[in-house]
Amino acid sequence: MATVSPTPLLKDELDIVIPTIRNLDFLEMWRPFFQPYHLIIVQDGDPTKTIKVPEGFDYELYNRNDINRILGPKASCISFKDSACRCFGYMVSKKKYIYTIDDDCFVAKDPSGKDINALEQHIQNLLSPSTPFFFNTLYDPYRSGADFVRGYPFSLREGVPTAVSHGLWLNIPDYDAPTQLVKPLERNTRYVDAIMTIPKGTLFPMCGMNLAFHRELIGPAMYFGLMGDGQPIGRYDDMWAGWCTKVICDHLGWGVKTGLPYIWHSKASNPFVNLKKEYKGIYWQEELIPFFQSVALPKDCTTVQKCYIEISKQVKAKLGKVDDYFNKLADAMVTWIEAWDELNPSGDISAKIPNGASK
Ligand SMILES: O=c1ccn([C@@H]2O[C@H](COP(=O)(O)OP(=O)(O)O[C@H]3O[C@@H](CO)[C@H](O)[C@H]3O)[C@@H](O)[C@H]2O)c(=O)[nH]1
Ligand SMILES: [Mn+2]
Repeated sequence: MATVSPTPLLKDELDIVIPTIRNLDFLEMWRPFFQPYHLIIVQDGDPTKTIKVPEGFDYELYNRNDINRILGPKASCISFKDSACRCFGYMVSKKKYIYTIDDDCFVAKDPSGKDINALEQHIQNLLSPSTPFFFNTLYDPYRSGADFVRGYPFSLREGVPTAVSHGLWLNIPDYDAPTQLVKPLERNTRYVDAIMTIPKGTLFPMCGMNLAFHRELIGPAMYFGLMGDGQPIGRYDDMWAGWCTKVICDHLGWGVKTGLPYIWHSKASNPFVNLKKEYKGIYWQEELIPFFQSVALPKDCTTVQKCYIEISKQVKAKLGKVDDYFNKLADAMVTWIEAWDELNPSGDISAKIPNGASK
């Protein structure tokens, strides 16, 4: 009897978004895991350059000319010459879930030496509930071989919908430029076999290198900001999206998980170039974090779009005085939502999905 390989989980409900300025040979290593899925490739930089995609992958590719053609003047909210451009892929996707990965991230091995199917683990993370209201000390209670520990309230054991699955990296860790400069040889060799829900009320530094999310739930919040060409800051694209996303997930009662799966991050970007991109962010974030910690979303913000527009208003009111950049960013946040709604007229799905029971 021929064994039929099981249909890959969410095969027709998930897009893989890859921002790139390089060729995509890295896909060869991911072929066993990625081939059944549709890829959305966002080609950054020179649109006249041809990006080679290995044979056998089902993909759509967008360069800057395509972004300008599709969005018209609203293309101004999509960064150029920065990996932040990847959020255009989230917007044009029609799928329920997104996985985004950098083109210098490869398949890692677990301690037993087995190749890690990062996509499959992210899908499991997204399809199982989160526990943001009470911390389970044995980590993810929904994994086989684990459960809620004694003292965990039974009224909270149903958990809430998971909006984000944040994966980690072996080899080159996602350090900021100052840390990269003082520890150029540091490599992450520590495989921690854990998945945790980030507690409600706690922000975290979201890295876009190995990230999956429930697009129909939280997609409109995954705007990667104004970075790169013509902007005073870079490498805070995913951070901005993560802070907005976490505040909105906390408000709507959804969960954010971090931990497994690991990928193998192969290329350390230049710390001196990174320092030039990051330095304003390094001191601005000392004001940004208290801002996000203080964001209060009104009860009538019942959809992600409404939450996001409210945050953009507070960005303009409270961060505009930090630097005029935040006035522009606040406007770009509104443009992003307008563009999102234009390309996704089915309205805000999140309004139809029950919010988690926030205690
Ligand atoms: O101008 C650019 C530069 C790069 N890309 C593509 O984006 C990813 C990441 O590029 P790279 O691996 O060179 O940079 P990292 O420093 O490792 O990136 C991580 O740091 C953050 C940057 O904001 C982010 O969390 C990670 O991406 C690759 O796929 C490049 O091809 C680009 O599109 N445009
Ligand atoms: Mn990289």
